Amino acid sequence: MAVNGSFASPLADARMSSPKAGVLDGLASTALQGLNGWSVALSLFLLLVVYDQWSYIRNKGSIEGPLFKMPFIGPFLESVNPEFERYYAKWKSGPLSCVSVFHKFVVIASTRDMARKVLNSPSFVKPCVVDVARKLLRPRNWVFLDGREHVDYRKGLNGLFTRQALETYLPGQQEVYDKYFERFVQVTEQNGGKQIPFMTHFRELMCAVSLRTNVGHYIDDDMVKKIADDYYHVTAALELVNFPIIIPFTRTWRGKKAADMILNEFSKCAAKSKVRMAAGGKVECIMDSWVKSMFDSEAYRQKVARGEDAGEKPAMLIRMFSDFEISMTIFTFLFASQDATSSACTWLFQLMAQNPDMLDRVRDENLRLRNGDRNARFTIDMLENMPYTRAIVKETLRYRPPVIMVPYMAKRDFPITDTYTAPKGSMVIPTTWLALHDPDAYPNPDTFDPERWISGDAEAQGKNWLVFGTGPHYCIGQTYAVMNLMAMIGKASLELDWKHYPTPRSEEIHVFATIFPMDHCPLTFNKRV
Ligand code: HEM
Repeated sequence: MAVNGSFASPLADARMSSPKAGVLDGLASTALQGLNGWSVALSLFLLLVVYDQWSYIRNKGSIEGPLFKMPFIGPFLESVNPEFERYYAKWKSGPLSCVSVFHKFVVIASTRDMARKVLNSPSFVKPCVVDVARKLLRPRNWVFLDGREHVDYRKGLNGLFTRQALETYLPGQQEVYDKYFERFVQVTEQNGGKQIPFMTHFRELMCAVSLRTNVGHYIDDDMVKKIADDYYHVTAALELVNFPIIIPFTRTWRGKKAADMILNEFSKCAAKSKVRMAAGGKVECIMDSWVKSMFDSEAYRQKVARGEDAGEKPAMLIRMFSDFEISMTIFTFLFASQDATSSACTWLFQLMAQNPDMLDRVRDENLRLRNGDRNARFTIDMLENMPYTRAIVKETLRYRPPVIMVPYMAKRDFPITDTYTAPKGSMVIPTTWLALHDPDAYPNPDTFDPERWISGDAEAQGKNWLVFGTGPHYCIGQTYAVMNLMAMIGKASLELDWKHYPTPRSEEIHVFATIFPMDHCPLTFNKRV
């Protein structure tokens, strides 16, 4: 046997070598004897667990939430595969409730009034999207600006969503719908006339429409397809709570790679748009519209500087932005719209297939506005005069709101109620579902009833209409989003027949950044004759 074959510590050896040691010495050495590396680590760990629980309970205060949290990670594993029912149970548990995941304390504001309070308190909170979004969109992106800076930047973008601007984007959108509607029919044919889940096809369609609207023809169809495919990784990276660092080959890593690729492409588009707009080209997309107003502003400024008659002052004087700045901002439009519009599009097709009488009314309205010519192109006038199609879109957005949570961050201690203050640094998440399913505002809220927007008083329930948020960060693309969905479903009603194949999971909700039918919407499409 080896001489030093025991695990006795040097301290133990010391005690044995000192038989005359006193009682105190004995006690001290017994205590010290336990102080090997493992026990120090264990004690530290226990201290941290206690601290973690203590700080959770202190932050939780009087609001709803589990009494104890799973040490450190909290319900992280649940948030990897979020279930709608769990979220719903949380919202129903109280107007304010909480969880703590890793280092993040999260306050959930569920009711209409709590959600509105958060969204309308810019001096206490700012949007934080989700943690990883900052890495994907880049920390210097305008959506992370706060206060005056945010207001000023946003003013410069408002011109991109006026009636006049939206009109210039319509031809590009028609072109995309023409192509994809044909493709939907082909997909069904290639599948032997059998149904397949269409959610991913709708996501691609919405991405293609977004890209055409945002960057026109500066990217070709192959790149549209590549971005639509890769964008999936961006969405997948957007879980509510992520691991704090980006680890290679994880979802967040793939999302970041996809985001970098898209930002790079959009920078190239910005350079092309500058060349085309400088040469007096026609505005065809959001990027052109913005670049043109940069040039108009610059021309005005130079004339004023030279003392010349500068003519009419542009509605908004903006500075020149670099290609990458333009790219970052355009990426926010794609980012903000892609998941939300894909969700709305999927539910819209499903709901219309389930309600053929409603679809007939959409078709009649659209045909009438086209004077009976179903191939007539949609125009802005038409889209402004479709009360029934509008009601269908608004009811879809109410019944299945794409954005169910809007994460904000407390910039300082935020007294949400008289009895509860969300601590500085916590995530504060207003939710939209309960406001949009409030039976006082929308009787029989779980029934899809577009009529409430025509003969009912749904339109008067502005306080509950949180589909696009409220306050200084309300959705800048909301008019465009509603109009685009109306244009899509109106055109589809005239050119396509589609059938839904319900499954037991068709009405269940799959949370994937936004919400989708759990079975991803099995459909077949045929050309309408
Ligand atoms: C059905 C489709 C859409 C839904 C449901 C939706 C919903 C929302 C919501 C809930 C917010 C947060 C508002 C808040 O914090 O109060 C938001 C913000 C935003 N949305 Fe949308 N959105 C949609 C489509 C779009 C589209 C098509 C665009 C772009 C063209 C867009 C651009 C934005 C931007 C840039 C913001 C951030 C605004 C800011 O921070 O000032 N959204 N949207």
